Amino acid sequence: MGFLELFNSIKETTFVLAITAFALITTRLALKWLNMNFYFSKLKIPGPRPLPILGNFYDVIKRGLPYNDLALIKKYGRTIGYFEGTTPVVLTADSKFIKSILIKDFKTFANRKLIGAANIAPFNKFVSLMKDDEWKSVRAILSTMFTSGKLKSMSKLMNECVNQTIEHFQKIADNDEVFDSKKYFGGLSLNVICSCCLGIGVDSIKEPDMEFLKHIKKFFFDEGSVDVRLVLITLFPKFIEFVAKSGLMPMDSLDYLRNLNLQIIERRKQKLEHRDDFIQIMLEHEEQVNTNEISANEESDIKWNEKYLRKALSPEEIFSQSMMFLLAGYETTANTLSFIAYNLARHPEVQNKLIEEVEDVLANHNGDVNYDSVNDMKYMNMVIDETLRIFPTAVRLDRIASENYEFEGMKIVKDQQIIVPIWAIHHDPEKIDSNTYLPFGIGPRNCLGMRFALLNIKLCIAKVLTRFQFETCDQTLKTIEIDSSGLGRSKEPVYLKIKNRF
Ligand code: HEM
Repeated sequence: MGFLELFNSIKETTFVLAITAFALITTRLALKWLNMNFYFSKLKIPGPRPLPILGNFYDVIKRGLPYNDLALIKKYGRTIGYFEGTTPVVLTADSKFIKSILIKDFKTFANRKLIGAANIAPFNKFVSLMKDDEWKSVRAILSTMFTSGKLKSMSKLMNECVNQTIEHFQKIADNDEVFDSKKYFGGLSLNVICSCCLGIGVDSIKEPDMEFLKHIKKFFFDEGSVDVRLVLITLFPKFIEFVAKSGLMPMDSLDYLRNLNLQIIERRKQKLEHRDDFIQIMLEHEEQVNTNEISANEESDIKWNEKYLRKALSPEEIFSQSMMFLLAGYETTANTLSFIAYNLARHPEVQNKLIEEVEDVLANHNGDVNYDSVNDMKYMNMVIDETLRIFPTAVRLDRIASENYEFEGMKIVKDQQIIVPIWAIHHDPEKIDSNTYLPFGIGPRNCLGMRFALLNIKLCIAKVLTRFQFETCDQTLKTIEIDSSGLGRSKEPVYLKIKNRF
């Protein structure tokens, strides 16, 4: 065979192979799409028709995540089946169904979607990603950090951070400047978590170039918000190993933070330093385990505490939880504070009423803004609750069904992911009730840091209002649009003014 004939024959074979591969892939995609079209109708769950490959993802891109959730509920009813790519997802805003998933039939819905997929430290030991018995044990141990006594001790560390923020606000007020609220409340949120959960006092606004902060920002935050790579890992957990090994994640920063954390733990173990923070509480817990002095935490909603408390966290596990607190607590708290300030600036009558309450309550507490005084502020609770209704900083929560399940004729298959669209439910005012007001979730797997976050928020707002008031300015947004990150954050910066009250 001559060279030309050989070349032509190879060309023909390649062409035939390409056509066959194309036909096979197209047939597979067509079959998959056909299945997707009938998938939810067979399970008696209503929902929109999916597109091939994209599923119903195009609508999320077009409308934005929270707005699409609301549109789905309005069009198809309280429980909907739809596709994220080719993955079937059930979304429910039904109060009764939500109560069953999060509380009544918790045993079937104890875990979240990402579980087991993240194999790399420190993600593999995050309590938020753990499953079943391992989760129960770590959750029980961690909940010892959030009792009234421990929070009271930690409130002193929080107040130190609030005082730093007050100093920054003083300069802004004296110079009559406009400020980016996320920057300053983000700074406070970061300082509080570093101080209370990582054992290091910092002022991230005053000293942004501190080495420790540089590593935190390099690994976790992208221009003041949680890094998009971390969101990708959360959305596509199977990529985590690839992302880590490809150099896309600055693992040197993670190593720096780990070494620092392990050194702090070691120094504490040797009693060279003491702080009323998370690390100290975990080490005290270890001592109690060793001396067999464990007792159930009466304030916890988890009934199995005593049995699961009979273990101590290893230094590596303590480090994992510190990192997770940073991820779970930084953005949520920063955005909530920023939205409270925005709401107060836009509603001066509410701000005045809150200032009145702060002054009245503090008059009975020797002027001290502390754990006890802020807990006496009832109107403060209402302001926070309403802000978290309008701007829930976790847009959705999710669970996985560990077995087949039925709800009012709808069939939920084993391993099905169920999403509760918090933002959408909160913006459907007729339907909101105690099972559907969910800024922190409900049931045994609700937000572990809720009491910590609320204390931090109250201490900050109360102290700020003793000296200043928030005001709008020309750059203040008339309405806030939420982005699609799932972190409930504003698409645009929230600019405000802060004025001296006296
Ligand atoms: C305003 C601030 C915050 C909001 C709105 C918020 C909201 C939430 C929500 C909605 C969940 C999911 C609950 C569920 O699935 O039922 C959650 C989980 C969680 N949050 Fe928060 N959070 C906040 C602050 C914090 C802080 C400061 C920390 C830590 C110090 C924290 C730690 C956690 C953890 C560990 C989980 C997972 C719990 C588990 O799986 O057992 N959160 N949070």
